[in-house]
Amino acid sequence: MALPNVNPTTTPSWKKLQSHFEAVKDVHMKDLFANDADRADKMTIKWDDFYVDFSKNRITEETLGYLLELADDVKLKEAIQSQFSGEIINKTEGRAVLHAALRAPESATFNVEGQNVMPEVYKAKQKIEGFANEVINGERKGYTGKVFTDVVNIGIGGSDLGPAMVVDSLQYYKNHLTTHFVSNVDGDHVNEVIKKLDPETTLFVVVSKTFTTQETLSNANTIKSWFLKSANETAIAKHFVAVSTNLESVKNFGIDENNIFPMWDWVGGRFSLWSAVGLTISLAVGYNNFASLLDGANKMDNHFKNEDFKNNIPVVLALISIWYNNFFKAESEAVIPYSQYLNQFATYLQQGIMESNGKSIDRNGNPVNYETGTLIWGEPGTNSQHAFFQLIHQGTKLIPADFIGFTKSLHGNQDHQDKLISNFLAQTEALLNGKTEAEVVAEGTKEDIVPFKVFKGNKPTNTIFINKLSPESLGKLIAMYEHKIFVQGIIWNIYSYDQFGVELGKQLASKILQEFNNSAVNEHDSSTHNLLNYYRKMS
Ligand SMILES: O=P(O)(O)OC[C@H]1O[C@H](O)[C@H](O)[C@@H](O)[C@@H]1O
Repeated sequence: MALPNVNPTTTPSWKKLQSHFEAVKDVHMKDLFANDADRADKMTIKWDDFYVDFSKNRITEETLGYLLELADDVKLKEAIQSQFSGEIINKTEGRAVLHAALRAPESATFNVEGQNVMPEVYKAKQKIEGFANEVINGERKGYTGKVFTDVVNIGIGGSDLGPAMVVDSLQYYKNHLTTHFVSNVDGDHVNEVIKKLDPETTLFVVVSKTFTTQETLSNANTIKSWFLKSANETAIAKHFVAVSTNLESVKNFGIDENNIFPMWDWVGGRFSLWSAVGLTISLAVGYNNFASLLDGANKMDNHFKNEDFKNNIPVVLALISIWYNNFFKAESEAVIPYSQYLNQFATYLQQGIMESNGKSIDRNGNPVNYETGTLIWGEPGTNSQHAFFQLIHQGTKLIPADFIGFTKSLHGNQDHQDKLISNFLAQTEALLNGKTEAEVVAEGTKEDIVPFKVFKGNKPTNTIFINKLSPESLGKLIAMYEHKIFVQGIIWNIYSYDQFGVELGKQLASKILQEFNNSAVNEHDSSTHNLLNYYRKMS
């Protein structure tokens, strides 16, 4: 069974949403709150340690009703079923999409082309666990018999962003190993990292699903050459491991067969941190914490799969986002975590969201005639309040925002935590209510300054309040966004699991690279031609 194939704009619910939008587009949320004392209660989902309040949105119960109808009209339920049952829903690449299998219990069954993948998944997990334990407890040593002190993850895109974000987010749970991430082909990146390393005590994890990625192979080769200045070839087996689906190329690179951790083509790169791509996570925080991260994601998977859509966190968040994207024509969404630990969270989500749903061809192969894919951006509060919040509050653009906060702080400094959370709550309140002209005048503001101090408010936010940042709650949070991506891709009738858009630039870069060393320059537009020659002259 293929994914359902419905142009959302042709559905009855879309038409209802369109006329409903005309009726409610100028309604102020302040009035919605004033007219319904139970609004916040009605528009909050409490699930496990998550408290998700979506009442500060420009929606009514009627809006939600139509959005839920839309989910039915595009056959979301069937689509979820197709995904979890291992169907080839990534049709353009001919693959199943089963990152959920990576965090399911061993007793679960996930079939890919009739074969249950769980035995392989658990075999890989055992290998990760054994290896991580040995490195952490010092049983596994470097070529001069010293224990490992540093781990370098060499990868890019999905082979970097997930592990990097999780390791940074869970630094409270970290052990003695120092972790580094090398991703950019910019040689200054790898050299700045190398500068800090001792080859005798450093473990290198080369992560590349395809093992063809230019950046990763260049960085891995540079590191290998640097390493071989101090060690001989046989030492490579002790210091280099790889995570990949491409066993041949890994072996050709010189990595010992026993040091290869598997990956599968039914796991997309940007959804792969749950696999051996998360090896660096296991090394940094220990396997048990990695397993808790996976458990959290599995709980969210079950919530997503089983909960009624109206109480289903990823579904509701996805529908609200569609409402802004397709009816209000909001172009972007902000994700503002009130936790410094989640510093890299928005950057991580950018790949997941924009690489998945940045598509303009529908599942029939035709151009879409509606907006898809949201731009995603954000930084932790409170820092961002002192940076870009001005535009969210008083600019001309509508920017729906997710506010993510934790009721407990990890280090337990209540004074800081209270200040942090007072800002977390105050911002969504300010964005909702704004400040009227009368209020500004009543503050004694000089008449000619009054207009500048008025806030229209009516700026939408979701508040995602979680008890505590733990491996498990982080797993739930990441999986929540993964499912939101899926739901939106289904509604937009696009394929969310390919990424052909990144190919063209790669191809042209390899062509240009050859021209740097070659006197014959191919035909280019005049701008590219001039720039290329300028570089050849100046470099
Ligand atoms: O893991 P790799 O095969 O090295 O791929 C790394 C990354 O590069 C590609 O260009 C894709 O756009 C990403 O989705 C992928 O995560």
